Amino acid sequence: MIEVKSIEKIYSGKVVVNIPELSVAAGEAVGLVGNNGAGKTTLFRMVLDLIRPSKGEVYSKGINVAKSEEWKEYTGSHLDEGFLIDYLTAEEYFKFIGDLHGLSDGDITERLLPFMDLFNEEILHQRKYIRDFSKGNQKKIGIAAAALSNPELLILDEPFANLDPSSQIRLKNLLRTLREQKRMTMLISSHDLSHVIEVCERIVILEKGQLVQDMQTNENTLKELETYFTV
Ligand SMILES: Nc1ncnc2c1ncn2[C@@H]1O[C@H](COP(=O)(O)OP(=O)(O)OP(=O)(O)O)[C@@H](O)[C@H]1O
Repeated sequence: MIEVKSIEKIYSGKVVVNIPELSVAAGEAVGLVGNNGAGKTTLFRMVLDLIRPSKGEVYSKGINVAKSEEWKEYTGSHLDEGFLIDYLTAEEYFKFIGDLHGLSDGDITERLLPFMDLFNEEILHQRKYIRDFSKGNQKKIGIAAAALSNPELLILDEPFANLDPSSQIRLKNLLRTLREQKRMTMLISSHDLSHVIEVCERIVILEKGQLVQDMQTNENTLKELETYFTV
């Protein structure tokens, strides 16, 4: 589904991402972990063609994302609140995203149903603009909008950040369901090691822009990651 080939991103002469090769198969859920500044967001931005690599390419279903629009049809993403439109209500934003994908109002309502627990009656029918929601609730709106089109590929940057504990658990279960029922391919970065290993079958560790470990999750993964990150 995704192939990263010899990519490098350089800012002010400093290499912030340098990944010779990374492949993500269709249906695979990959968690990206790494300390602050490791390059996770920069990698996602290159996968989504929001920034161009200094060197190398990213391919989605075999097509260079920088040279095609096709991947936008089957890719949903939420990296940060910059993806939202502040002067819309949550309903208006879902309609805006739904229209892009040719969804009817009925489709949108139906596809938001699995999010109702996560929304906790604080998102819909609030008569307020996205800019006036809390950071956590803005994140919930962004994640739901990213998943609205039932994308084949879902890319989320730190989806658990800013969420309260109940919401984190609800989101974790929701992502697992999306993965299992829709066979969504997922790329998820997170500082929450326990949640990310419960959602993802594979964990990639980035350190100073380099891919230093690539492992399948099993019952020992949390311990291994905690040991890795204990300095
Ligand atoms: N636009 C930019 N200009 C200059 N340097 C940048 C820019 N964007 C990112 N960087 C640098 O690239 C490096 C990787 O940043 P990035 O945000 O990708 O890391 P991250 O792993 O997502 O970190 P965090 O966990 O803190 O969100 C950092 O050193 C950062 O300062």
